[in-house]
Amino acid sequence: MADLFVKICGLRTAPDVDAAVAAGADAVGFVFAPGSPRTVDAATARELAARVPDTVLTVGVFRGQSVEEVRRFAEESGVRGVQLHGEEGPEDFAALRAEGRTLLRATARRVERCGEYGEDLLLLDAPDPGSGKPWNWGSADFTAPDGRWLLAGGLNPGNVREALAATGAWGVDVSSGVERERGVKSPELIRAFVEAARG
Ligand SMILES: O=C(O)c1ccccc1N[C@@H]1O[C@H](COP(=O)(O)O)[C@@H](O)[C@H]1O
Repeated sequence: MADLFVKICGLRTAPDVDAAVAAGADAVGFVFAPGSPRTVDAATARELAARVPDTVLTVGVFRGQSVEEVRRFAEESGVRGVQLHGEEGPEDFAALRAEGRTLLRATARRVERCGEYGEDLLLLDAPDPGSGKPWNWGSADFTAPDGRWLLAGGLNPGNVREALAATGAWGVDVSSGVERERGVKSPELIRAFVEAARG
């Protein structure tokens, strides 16, 4: 794994997945949250995940779904990680821990350190995830949490270096910023993002 952890999210097609893997992504995300232009079903995610080498983490993305639903989608798709964007608490992370998946906790709130809820990775995101809108990560009162955390929300090939310099994030996660139109990924932008992020 390269030093900076890079996750490319919201993949829906085989060329998207192949582009992310070829570009050197450490993780790829499949959105199971309903109502997104990027939502895929478990069978599609299973086919896409089968293209991904073991060195790249496959992640299912959820928002406000029950632990039972998260578990079912994860099992049916075979993803190795789950990313939760809802109001889950430590008990939910503990319940999911048993299956041995990598747990990502996404939040727009201020957090002191990664792992407070039992997550493996923390994701600091915009209040409206997947919107492509940046939040105030560059502001003077932003304080980075301790531990392994990913910055997300409105990143793109043009601003990711500046975002990393401002925050010192351990990794980055992107969806809208590597799309040519909403919900449609661009292999060129995926490549440009990974290159820019790694400098
Ligand atoms: O992408 C979505 O539509 C989505 C839906 C529900 C929960 C999370 C979603 N995406 C996550 O949002 C961030 C980054 O978004 P963006 O780059 O600003 O578009 C990323 O963590 C995605 O996993």
